[in-house]
Amino acid sequence: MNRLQDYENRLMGLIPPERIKTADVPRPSQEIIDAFYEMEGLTPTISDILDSLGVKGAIPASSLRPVIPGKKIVGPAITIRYIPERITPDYGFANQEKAKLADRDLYAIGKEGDVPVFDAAGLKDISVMGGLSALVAKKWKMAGNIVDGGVRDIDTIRQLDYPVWSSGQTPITGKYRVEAIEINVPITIQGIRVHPGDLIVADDSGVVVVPFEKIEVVLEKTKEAAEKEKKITELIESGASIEEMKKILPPSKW
Ligand SMILES: O=C([O-])CC(=O)C(=O)O
Ligand SMILES: [Mg+2]
Repeated sequence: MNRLQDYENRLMGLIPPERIKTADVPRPSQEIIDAFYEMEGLTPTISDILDSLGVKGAIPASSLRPVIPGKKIVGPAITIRYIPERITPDYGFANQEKAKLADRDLYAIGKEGDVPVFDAAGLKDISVMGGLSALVAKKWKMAGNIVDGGVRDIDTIRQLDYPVWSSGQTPITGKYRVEAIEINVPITIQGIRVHPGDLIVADDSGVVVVPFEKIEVVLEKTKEAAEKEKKITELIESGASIEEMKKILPPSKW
């Protein structure tokens, strides 16, 4: 059910309301989110666990690069899908057409700690968000953005200290070049499927997408793996013998 009236005072009418599929996104508990945040080396460990569960969900940082290195985010996805505009930017500017970027309406239906995820049709040289967008996202307490597309105002995003991962950095606006077609529907980023409510974890190694129904099992396995990794690290640091290390090192590690 769509309960958009709850968000009326924040929606800017950037996208027709019927294209906002839902505002009711499933979300994991804060305890679960906090438990992930407490651990180190998150995306590599979760990537291994997704492999072991037969789930495709990892995207390397070489494809979705952090705008600010050293950031880590964990939170449920809210999604937006873009397609290319038919008109040319010249026509759009000359005729003062309505711009069809709808990032702020996506944040408007988000909750504190959500991760806005953008499917921009692989158009990495065209911006679907910039500094103003990051300012609004930060004000409304989004955790950070994942953009399979271009972003701009890189200096402002860094000054705001708002975490963003993207497939492109560009000065070229998406205004009159792309159109927001749907909000909170399943989308694709770098060939990986994302549903609203899936858990997004991102750090310097990349981005992982944990399907909503697998979040708890992935948390348990991530905790176990982190414990093992800690033991292995201690063993190596204490000068363990090759024989001892051979017993625990990968691929049998997990
Ligand atoms: O027009 C754009 O690409 C978006 C933009 O600059 C901003 O959000 O500040
Ligand atoms: Mg801007």
